[in-house]
Amino acid sequence: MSARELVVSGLSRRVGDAVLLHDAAFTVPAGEVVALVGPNGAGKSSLLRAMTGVAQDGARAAMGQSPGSVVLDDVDLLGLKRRERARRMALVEQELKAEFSLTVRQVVGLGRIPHESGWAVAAGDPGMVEAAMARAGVAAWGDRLLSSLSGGEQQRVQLARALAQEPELLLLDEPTNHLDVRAQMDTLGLLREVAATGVSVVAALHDLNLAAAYCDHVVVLAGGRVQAVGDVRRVLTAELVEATYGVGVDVLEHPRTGRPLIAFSPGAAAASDVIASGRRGVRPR
Ligand SMILES: Nc1ncnc2c1ncn2[C@@H]1O[C@H](COP(=O)(O)OP(=O)(O)OP(=O)(O)O)[C@@H](O)[C@H]1O
Repeated sequence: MSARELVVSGLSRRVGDAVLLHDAAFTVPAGEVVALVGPNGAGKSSLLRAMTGVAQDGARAAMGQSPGSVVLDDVDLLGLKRRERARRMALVEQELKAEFSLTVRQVVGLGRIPHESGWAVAAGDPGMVEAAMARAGVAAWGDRLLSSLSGGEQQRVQLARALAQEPELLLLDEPTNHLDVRAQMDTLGLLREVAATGVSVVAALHDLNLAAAYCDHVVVLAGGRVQAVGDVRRVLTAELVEATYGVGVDVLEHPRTGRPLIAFSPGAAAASDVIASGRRGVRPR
């Protein structure tokens, strides 16, 4: 039997004349944490949203377009009905929705909606909600309003909500951007634990060293196109980082883990130099 895979293909996103995502495709092992990296505006959020299928539902129907496919364990998740899809995948977005008047427990309870027969939020399985809060380290804040929490604390609540959803595919858009170093490591450690239970996790990350330390595979995006995919040890080279981000780096080997350690040097290869010399984009894998 072949190893489990997450196979993404044919994902595009267009707003008016602007093409935000060009026919994105990649294959990575299922059941691990995969880093999605790339500069600001590369299309990471667009790709994650396209993977949920939600953004395209209306447009696809109107234009008769294919939504692409996100195949996990031989099932195309984008081919499922919305509710079934919501049981199988969760997206933790950067921006919080209008949930500020809810308590933390209620917000986490929202994750159970796809599993409820009606809309009785969180009534169906309080044990699952409490377990998800404990796992994400937010149990002590259960009765507090979401609005009373700091940005980093709110981010952990969103993760708890996604865990309560019990997805097979967990997508996260910069889950560490408000977090201190310890909380970043806790979050990535938790994601690895979640992946170890068989869940496929794809997380957009800005911190390349965090990606290299916690993820085995990486998808590199630039200009709305997938530029490279593969093992972090093979893909995260100095050349790739330089070409993708326009900064000079040295990529060392971590003395304890053997993983890439990206060392930035102030003053090395400014982005304008790279653009001026025409070295945009990265070499294909
Ligand atoms: N509604 C929209 N209309 C036009 N352009 C958009 C729209 N939404 C996003 N874009 C553009 O699409 C590009 C990709 O945006 P996206 O948010 O996917 O990038 P990102 O890689 O997640 O960026 P960041 O790291 O800054 O969060 C950006 O240039 C952005 O300005």
